[in-house]
Formats: sequence, structure tokens, C-alpha cells
Amino acid sequence: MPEMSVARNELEHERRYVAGLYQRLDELRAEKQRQLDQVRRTTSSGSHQNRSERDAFATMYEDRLAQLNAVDDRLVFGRLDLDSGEERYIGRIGLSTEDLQQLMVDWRAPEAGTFYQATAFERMGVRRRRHLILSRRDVVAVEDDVLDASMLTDADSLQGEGALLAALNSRRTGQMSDIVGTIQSEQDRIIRAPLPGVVVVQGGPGTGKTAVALHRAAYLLYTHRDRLKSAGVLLVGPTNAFMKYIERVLPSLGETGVVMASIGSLMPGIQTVQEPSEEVAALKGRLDMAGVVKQAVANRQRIPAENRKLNVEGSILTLTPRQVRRARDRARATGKPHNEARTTFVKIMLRELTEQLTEQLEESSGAGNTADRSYLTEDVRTSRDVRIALNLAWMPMTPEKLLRDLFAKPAQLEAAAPHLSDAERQLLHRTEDAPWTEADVPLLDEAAELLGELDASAGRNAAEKEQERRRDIANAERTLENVSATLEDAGVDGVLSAEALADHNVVTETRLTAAERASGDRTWAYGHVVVDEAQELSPMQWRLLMRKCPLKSFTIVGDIAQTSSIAGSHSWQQALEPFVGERWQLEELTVNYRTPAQIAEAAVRMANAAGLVVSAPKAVRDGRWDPVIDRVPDLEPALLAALPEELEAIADGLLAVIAPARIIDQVRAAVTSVYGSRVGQGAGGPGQDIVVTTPREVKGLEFDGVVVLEPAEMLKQEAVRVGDLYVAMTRPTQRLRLISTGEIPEGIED
Ligand SMILES: Nc1ncnc2c1ncn2[C@@H]1O[C@H](COP(=O)(O)OP(=O)(O)OP(=O)(O)O)[C@@H](O)[C@H]1O
Repeated sequence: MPEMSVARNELEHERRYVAGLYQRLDELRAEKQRQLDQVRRTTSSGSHQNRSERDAFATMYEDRLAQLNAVDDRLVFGRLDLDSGEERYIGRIGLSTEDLQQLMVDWRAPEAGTFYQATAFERMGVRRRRHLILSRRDVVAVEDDVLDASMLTDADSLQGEGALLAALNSRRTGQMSDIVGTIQSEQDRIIRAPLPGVVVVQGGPGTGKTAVALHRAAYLLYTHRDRLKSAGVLLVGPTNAFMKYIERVLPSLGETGVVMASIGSLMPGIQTVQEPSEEVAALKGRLDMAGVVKQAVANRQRIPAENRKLNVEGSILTLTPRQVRRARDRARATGKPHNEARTTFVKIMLRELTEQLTEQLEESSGAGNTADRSYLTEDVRTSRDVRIALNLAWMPMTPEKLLRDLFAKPAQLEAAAPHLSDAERQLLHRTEDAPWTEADVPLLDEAAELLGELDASAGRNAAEKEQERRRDIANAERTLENVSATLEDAGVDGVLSAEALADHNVVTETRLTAAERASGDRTWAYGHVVVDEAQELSPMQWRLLMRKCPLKSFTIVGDIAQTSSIAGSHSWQQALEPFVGERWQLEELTVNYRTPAQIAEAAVRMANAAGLVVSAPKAVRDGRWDPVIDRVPDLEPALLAALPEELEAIADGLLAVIAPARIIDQVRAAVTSVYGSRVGQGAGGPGQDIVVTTPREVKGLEFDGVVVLEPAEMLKQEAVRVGDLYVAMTRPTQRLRLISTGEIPEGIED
């Protein structure tokens, strides 16, 4: 047969197969919808068990339906032809026929691993790897890697090059997409690394660190469901804009159970802004701030300087410093947090004061008079003087109040941080009504740890809630016992047994509640934490994250060379040593998938000329353009003149104008005056194809075209690092233009 018609036949074959997969997906969807409607129609008889039975099923069906809907786009992307003769299709989820014939394997299943790992040198039983390139539901192309010995190629060559390049060249939308069809083997190794321990993924710009972090979260949830279903996975990124940029990736991989949070939003109920001063952020990020917070709490447990007279219903009692000190020491010895230990302190003090009162009354009314002690205790407890004295000695305290006072009242800061210089204390000073910042979050969390629940009854509520949750789970378990084997629930993998259904139900029940409950609970202990752009974290932020995962199971991704915050890290060793010692493992990503070679090389030359050692990942592709450089007398007219050309070059793709913070407002105003509502912030919103932003905000994002304004200023701003300019120059997927009224930093021009 001529080659062309072979190819056409193959394409036809795949089209038919893929159409069959979609048909099965639609059947499952319809079935789930029907089951959901039925459960919703069932009126509950009102008993707790019936209601929770119904809710458990409704939740399970909703969850499945959401998953089946989310995987519609490019449902399948690969096929393996194995030595055994088996043809194995790889897709976003597993699919089977009604009688349990496997139609497609989930990409995370062990049987799918070879799709990403097999090379011509190490075939792993694979004869041919086929990439299916879909547009919506239709197969538009197939691309084969033939791995048998007679066609031996370079083992390092990229897998599915055509599919990969098509993905890399596609226009950016302001929302990251998954890379599940084209994961490369160095990335796959990291995605499938074992769950325990700390894995650090270091890689230059565009090497897929964020992509790897997200796919790893999905992989871990799939592979270690049993361990992670109730504890959950936390994914932390640098900013809200970044979280928005990546928010669709996990659902498209069929995962909704990950708690995603920016570093500034980790204190439930507290809204934060960026810390306006870098120096303040660095100071608040220092590990010794933990000691300052600790001292501030201790200072709220005060010994009066002298005796104090207290009026209790006309009797005058004496409170001595010695009494307070003894009660304080005994309360501290409980090891409980401040607000909880206060109960002990108050109990001791009330007892002693009641004894004093009893003695006084006995003396005045003659020995042998046995006054009702409980009545006297009440008198002491409700005395205004006593209340004031006990509060002065041991004030109940919220983390917010502690920190507001600490930063607004110089005397308190001096008492808590005598080791700081006057200048440092001055940096921390601010008014009581100042907004919370990202750098405050670890301090608030630290304070919350040391203070504990404000209200003793809050502890009781938590205990009650926990009891209720156990009751719910017990109910769910009874529900499952009641499920008859005839209830053939067609799950994603076809008809399930009653046992599988039981498993599924428990998973669904606890996974959903885990994610929901975890995100509102400051003290939640996660089973795994993924940290993106981790180079920016201050030591105090690390300390906070380490508390969130007592098992110390972390995936940490970042690039030390891109650190732009002065609170951030200079080395992974330095960042992690205080928390996990040497117990972490470094993985590196070496290929730049985002930036064309000409632009990536200019960024590296610039970094090297500025004395920064950067890992220079190998760029996958050449671009059409060298970086364009404009030296101009006036910035704004030059920018406005350049924009039409840039927009045209990227054919209505996404364009970012990155400017130093000093001029960002005027630049935004100038661009908006011409382009109006097309101009957005962050990664851009719907209908917005131009973004005006600072290097700091652009971290982790990417655009088809980038215009960098005043590059020399971005370079100069950072005394020892070129982070900002390096970050800005490595954002484009197609085209870079630099506009400067001053110098062009060394190295950019070849
Ligand atoms: N295997 C792959 N297949 C297709 N696209 C990929 C692959 N790996 C990475 N990419 C794409 O390359 C771009 C850069 O990836 P990503 O944002 O994860 O890089 P990064 O290392 O986090 O970069 P930075 O450090 O600059 O934030 C993204 O568009 C991503 O989808």
C-alpha cells in the first residue's frame, strides 16, 4: 500500500477507536446523571442515617460527573503497541466496557508509565509509542515513535517531537494547560517519585517546574489515595494571580481534591496585601522572629510590681507578686498554649483569693463559721477588681491583637525584641489599622500556635465537631453495608463490585470533606505539600509550611537564580537545613520548553555578565525573532509606537508589558488610554490580551510576546541579583522587545 494511504488508514482507525471512547464516556455520564437525578428525587424519611445515605450517594455521583465532564477535552492522547501484541490506549482517566474490558488506561497507572519512560535504548517492552493529537473530540493527527532496535535513535531525543512542538507553539490563553500528552521522561521521573521525603526540583525558567508540580500532585492523589484521601494535598504558589493562572490544570487531570493557596492566604479569615517594603519583608521573614513572637506572648503573662488591693463585695483582698508568679509558673508548666494555660492560672488565683476571703470572713465573724465556699468563689470570680487584675496578669489574646500591639507599640516591641537594633524596630513599626501583609502570615500563625484557642469552649466545639464527623463516617459505613450487591454502580471503570463501591464511597466522602475542611482549618496536617516558586520563601514562611506537614513529605519546585525577594533563598541547602537537615533530594530539569533559543540565550548572557550563575537550560526550539532592542529618548511614545507591531507579530496572542514598579501606574494609564478594556493585570482576564505588570507579579506566568521597559533599572534595583530582569526576559514563548531610555544591560546584545 502506498505510504499516504497507510497513514490515512491509521488515522481512520484511530478516529473510530477514539469515537468509541467518547461514546463510552457519554454513556457513563448519562448513567451518572440518571443516578444523581434519582437520588435527588428520593425524599428522605428524615432520619439522620437516611439523609446521610442519600447525601453520600449524591456526593459520589456529583463528584464522578464533575470528573467525567472535566476530562472531555483531549480525553485520550497516546497508544502503546507492546511486544505482547497488546495495544494500550493512554488517557486522562481509565475506561472499561460494561463487561470490564479495558478500553483506556489512566496516565497515572503503573501500566501507563512506559508511555513516558520508554526510549529506543530501553524499550521496556514497547514496540511503538503513538501520540494521538486531538482537537476537541476529533483525532487530527497521529505521530509515532518507533522504538524497535532496527530504528535506533538518540536516546536523549525528545519524545513525540511533533506533538510537543505543537503544544509549545500554541497560543497562550492566560490559563495554564496540562501537559499530560507530552510529559518528557526527565519530568516523568519526578512526577512519579515516591511519596515520602522532600524532593527539590531545581530548574531554569520554562523547564516545566510548575507543570511537573501539578502533575505530581495529581499522580500522588491517584497512586496514594489511601494515604492522602483524608489528609489531603496542599499546593502553595506565590501570588493569587499565579493561582488563578494554574487553577484549571488539576481539574483537567480529573483531580479536585487539592487545596490550592497562595502563600499570603494561609491564615484562614485573614486577607493580606504584598508587604510594601522588601526590607521589612526580609526582617519579618528571619527565623529569629519566632523568638520575638514567643517573647511577646510570654510578656503577656505579667507579674505586678507590687501588692495590689482588690475589692470583693466590700472585703479587701491582697494580691501579691509572689502569688502571681507561683500561679504563672504552674500554669506555664502545663505546657499548654497561652489561652489554654490561662485557665489553670485563673483557677489557682481564684482558689487562693477565695481562701483569703474565707479566712478574712472567718476572722471577722469568729472561728468555726463555715461560709459556703462556692458562693464565695463566685463573689471572687465576678469581682471587677479581680477580673482586671487577672487580665492584667494574663490577658486572653488573639494572634491579631498580639501582633497589632507589637508593631504599633514601640515599648512592647522593645520588650519582645531587645536584640533588634533601633533601626530594625523602626522598620517593623506601623499603625494599628495597617492591613495585614503576606510577611505577617507566618508570624500570625506562629502566634496562633503559641496562644491556642481563645475560648476554652472553642476547644469543646472542635471536639464536638470531631465527634460529629466520626458519627458521619460511621453512618457512611452503615450506608455501605446497606448497599446491596445488585446496585450496579457503573463507575469510571465500568461495573463495580459492592466492595469497590464501598471503597469509592468512603474515598469520595472523606476526600471532599478533607479538602473543604482543610482549607478552613489553620492547624490541618496535610499528607503532602507541593510548593511552587519556592525560592522566594523566607525562613519564617518555610517554618510555617513545615508545620503544615508533620510527615515532611514535600515536593518543592523553584529556581534559585530567579529569586527576587530579598527574603528569599540563596541556596536550597540554606533554606531547608534548619528544618530537614540533609534529608532532601535534588532533581534537576534541564530543558527549556517555553522560551525560544535566541531569547533564552540573551537572558543567560545578561545574567552571566551581571555575575549571576544561572543554570542555562537547553531551549527546545528556535524562535522566529532575535530580541528587539530599542534605545529611545522618551519611553511612553516609544512603547505606544511599538505595541501595534508586537500585537501583530504574535497574531493576537497574549502580550505582557513589564515595567519597574516605580513607573507601573503611568505605563498602565498610557496603555489603557489607547487599548481600554483590553488591558488587564496578572495573567489577563477574559477579553484581555494585553497585560501591564511588574516583574514581581509576573513570576511563574508566560505570554506569547513580552515588552520589557527600562531593563537596566530592573537590573540595578537588585543589589546582588538579577532576578527581576532575568524573570522578565524569560516570560515570552515567541517574542521579546526591550525598550530603554538608558543603558542596555551588558550581554543582551550578542
Ligand atoms: N512536556 C511538556 N510538554 C508540553 N509543554 C510543556 C512540557 N513541559 C513544559 N511545558 C510548557 O512549558 C511552559 C513552561 O512550563 P512551566 O511554567 O511549568 O515552567 P517553569 O519551570 O515553572 O517556569 P518558571 O520558572 O519560569 O516559572 C508551559 O507552557 C508548559 O506547559
